[in-house]
This record gives sequence, structure tokens and C-alpha cells, in this order.
Amino acid sequence: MDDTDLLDILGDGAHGYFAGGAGDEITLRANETSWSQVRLAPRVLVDVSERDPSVTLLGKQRPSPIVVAPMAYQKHVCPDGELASARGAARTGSGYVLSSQTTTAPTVVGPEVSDPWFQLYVFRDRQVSLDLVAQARESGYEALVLTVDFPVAGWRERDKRTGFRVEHPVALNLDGPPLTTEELFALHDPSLTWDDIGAFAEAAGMPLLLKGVLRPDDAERAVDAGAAGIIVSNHGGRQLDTVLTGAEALPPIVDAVAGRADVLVDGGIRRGWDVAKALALGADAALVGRPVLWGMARGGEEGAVAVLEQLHAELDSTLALLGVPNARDLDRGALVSQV
Ligand SMILES: Cc1cc2nc3c(=O)[nH]c(=O)nc-3n(C[C@H](O)[C@H](O)[C@H](O)COP(=O)(O)O)c2cc1C
Ligand SMILES: CC(C)CC(=O)C(=O)O
Repeated sequence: MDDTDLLDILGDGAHGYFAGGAGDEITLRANETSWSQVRLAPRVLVDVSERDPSVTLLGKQRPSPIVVAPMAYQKHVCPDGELASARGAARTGSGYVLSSQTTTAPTVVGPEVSDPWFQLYVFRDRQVSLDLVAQARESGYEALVLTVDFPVAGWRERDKRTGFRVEHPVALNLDGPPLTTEELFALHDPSLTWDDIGAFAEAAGMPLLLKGVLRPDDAERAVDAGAAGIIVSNHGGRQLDTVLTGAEALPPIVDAVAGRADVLVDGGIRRGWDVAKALALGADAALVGRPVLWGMARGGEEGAVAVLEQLHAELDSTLALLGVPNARDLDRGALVSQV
């Protein structure tokens, strides 16, 4: 896709923050290429006159396996910020995860989309995180997504170069002038361990998913700690450069979890056939990040809808051409080999 316009729309600082990754951006690039290396093996002469993309997530049927990933500071992308992405998700039957570094309050976003999930960062001031959990629970969020791959920020050279500053995320109740990302990220608690997970699971009062898991042993530990779901993710290549990709990490994690929890995946999913590959490798759903932001940068809510509609249309076409009309029937039999 030609994205030369995004730099003009967003400016150097915001563009670097939203598009960028960590270090040499090797993982950022690998996220996309590793999906393209998974090869599909279509079946012919299957009746595909009716197709169904629905999946079951947290025990409930969902119209789509596509979920909008939690992404911070969306008012820096378009004036409606998180309202644009949430409405885009609602209008296309996509799932939605609101970031805890939101520029629109959870209470405002919650009613816009059915069964939203709330993403939580654990801050040094843990009361701030617990207050956010209470807000999410009171505003009808269905699940809590605890992100565990951000004890400290990744080495982000674009932000270091531009000095991008953020208007305050509402959820953090900060006053004063805009802060650099480095200042904001320093609010995260780097001392969080497995011993703390139980307390957050209890405070949540709703199913807990752990986001940012890349190892089967960590996935098993998450299940043992009571997680209802695992999100296999390298944070869109923004944390540790050269780590493995979602496509690479997913199969062994699916095998280790063995149906005891839902498994979702993200990072570099750009096409409907990438979503189908994620499901074929054993994911229950796939999260999409930056493409939604690019739609919003170009056209606000309508832009988010256009991106999500195209992903759904591509998935529908994939189900037909692959000879697997129901998304829930996708398995490794639809693939030539794994990455
Ligand atoms: C600009 C930006 C902000 C993000 N903010 C958050 C966040 O607040 N919480 C979180 O758990 N993940 C965050 N992520 C990671 C995404 O949830 C997701 O894992 C990743 O973007 C998926 O990769 P993709 O952008 O290649 O689709 C962010 C990603 C981007 C690009
Ligand atoms: C506010 C941040 C911690 C958002 C984030 O996760 C990111 O920039 O990758």
C-alpha cells in the first residue's frame, strides 16, 4: 500500500510514534513477512455458496474473528480519536480493545461498541490501574487485557529523534504541558511479576487475558494463573527488536495451551488471508493495529470502516477460495507448512 501521504497527514513526530518500531525495526518488518511466508493449500470442489466468519471468543459467538488492537493516544491520529476506531469496529462487527493510555474516557467509548475489552497497564501508582479496572467494570467492558510486555519502553529511535510529545491521556489524570513518550512510559511499573497477576484477576471481576506472551512456558503459566486468554504478540515490533513474530510464536503456544484458554495473535496482519492463516495456525481471533490507524488518519471513522470492511471482504474471499466456508473450521490442514 502506498503510505507516503501518512507522513504529511500526521507530521514527523506522530508518524514516527505510530508507524515506528524498536531498534532497527527488524521485528516490525518481519511481522508482515512472516504471514506472507505461510502458504495456503486450497481444497477444490467444496460448496462455498454460504460462508460464515463467526468465531467463539470467551465462550460467546462473535460475528468476526477480527479485533481492533489497543492503541494509545488516538486523538493524535484524527480528532475523534478512539470514538472513530470504536465506531468503525461496531459498524463492521469487529471486536474492540480500548487502550488504558486512551485519549477518550473508557466510559465514553464503552457504549459505542458491543462487548468491548479494556487493556490495562500496571502503573507504578497501582491505584491508578485499579481505578481504571473499576471504571471498565462499571462501563460494561467484557474482559480485561493485561499487557505484560512493557516493563519498560522499547528502544524507539524515531521518538528519540523527534521528541514527540503527547497530549495527556485522559485516563491518567495528568495536568501540565504535554509529555514526551519517554516521560509517559516511565509511569509503568517494571517490578510487575507473576505474583501480582492473581490480584489483578480478582480486581477485574471479568475474564482476564494476558497480552504480549511469546513463549509456550509463559502461556502455560498464564493459564495456571487463571487467564481466560493469551494474546500472542510482540507489541507490533515496538518493544524488543529481533524477537520472534506472532506467526512464529503461535503454533507452539496453541499446542501448549491445548484448549484451556482462548489464544489470539497480532502483529503484521494486513490482509484477510493473514487472518485466515492465524486461525489455521490455531488462533481464535486476530488483532489488527496500525491499518486501522491509517484508515483513521485518512478519513476518521469512515476510514476505519473502510479498512475493516476490506479486511472482512478479503477474509470472505479467502474462505471461499480456500474451500473452508466456515472460519471456525480452519485448521493446519489449510496450510502447506508452518513458518
Ligand atoms: C501506536 C501504537 C500504540 C499502541 N499502544 C498500545 C497500548 O496502549 N496497549 C497495548 O497493549 N498495545 C499497544 N500497542 C500494540 C498493539 O496493541 C498491537 O499489539 C500491535 O500494534 C499489532 O501490530 P500491528 O500494528 O502490526 O497490527 C500499540 C501499537 C501501536 C502501533
Ligand atoms: C502508552 C504506551 C505505553 C502505548 C504503547 O503500548 C506503545 O506505544 O507501544
